[in-house]
Amino acid sequence: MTRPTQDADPLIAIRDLSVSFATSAGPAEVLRNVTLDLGRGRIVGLVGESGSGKSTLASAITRLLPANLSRLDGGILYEGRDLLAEPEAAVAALRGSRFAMIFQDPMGALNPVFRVGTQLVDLQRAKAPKASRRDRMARAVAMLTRVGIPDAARRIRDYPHQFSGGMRQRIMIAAALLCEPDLLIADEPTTALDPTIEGQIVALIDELRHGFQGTILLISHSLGLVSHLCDDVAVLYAGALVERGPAAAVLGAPRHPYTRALLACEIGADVVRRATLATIPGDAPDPTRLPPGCVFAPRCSQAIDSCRDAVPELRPVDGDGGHAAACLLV
Ligand SMILES: Nc1ncnc2c1ncn2[C@@H]1O[C@H](COP(=O)(O)OP(=O)(O)OP(=O)(O)O)[C@@H](O)[C@H]1O
Repeated sequence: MTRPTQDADPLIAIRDLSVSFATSAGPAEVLRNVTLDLGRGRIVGLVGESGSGKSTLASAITRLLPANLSRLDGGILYEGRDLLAEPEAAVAALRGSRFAMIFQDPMGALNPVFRVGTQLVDLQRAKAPKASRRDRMARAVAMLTRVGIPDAARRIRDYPHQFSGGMRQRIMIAAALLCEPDLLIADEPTTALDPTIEGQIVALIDELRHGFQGTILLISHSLGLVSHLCDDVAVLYAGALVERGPAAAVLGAPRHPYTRALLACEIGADVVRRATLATIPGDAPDPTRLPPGCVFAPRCSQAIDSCRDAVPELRPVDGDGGHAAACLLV
């Protein structure tokens, strides 16, 4: 049985979400029965290996799913509405006003042919339809200054390609904050940056979170980043949520063998400075041919026969603290 909501009134309540895509090898089951709350004002880290379904979860919330979608079941509740049942135009309106996104590659999100200022002025239309262009420009300059763009009043007239990768990511963060969104989705926001710049962007997100009222969904490979920034953590493995709860509990006392293995990789990587990156033996399953029972069982050193019989449900592991794991052995 799935735990009741962690927060009595979460901003977003994902319920039993399943997503499949049509492929030449048959349906790829990319998310299966995912139930997760994104609490108001919280930073929720979504972690898991490449291909575990993190970006697909973000795309389902914003309904930006690819054309070969073949199954979309469950619900994503936001302010009493099920986003999966809303007309496309209604969700598109939310994307422009209530939900904002920051991606790994900011160049992909900024339009190369318009000056940064023009783009930052335009995107405020939904939030401040009556504000003058001059006022919107002033807000944009103030926000660029806040995210650390030097000489913002002048640089706002530049085009995106005139900024470095780190500066472009700062511009994307400014763009997102100008919308004052309820939900900010940051999908691997620092992955494309070199380590020094990455550190600066992490410090910036850390600093800005205090003035930001909304919820942040932070998608990342890096458990270090997630433990530094997040209040809650959700761990995905091959499309299934295997563990979730407060970051301190999930990362401090992980209960699922997969979360433990992920943490061991990260600690190993730190210790040897990535010279010999620790890995989890075996590969994640092909989403068109998922194993029966627990999807992690084929790679789990602790698996017993019954792990292969039925899919384990997320069960509370700490009473009412919100920490839950999907493992028969817990
Ligand atoms: N349009 C699609 N058609 C078929 N399979 C897809 C499609 N989009 C994604 N997938 C598959 O779905 C799975 C989940 O992909 P997704 O991008 O959500 O994972 P991810 O955890 O975000 O990975 P990464 O960290 O590499 O970005 C992968 O196996 C991927 O190959």
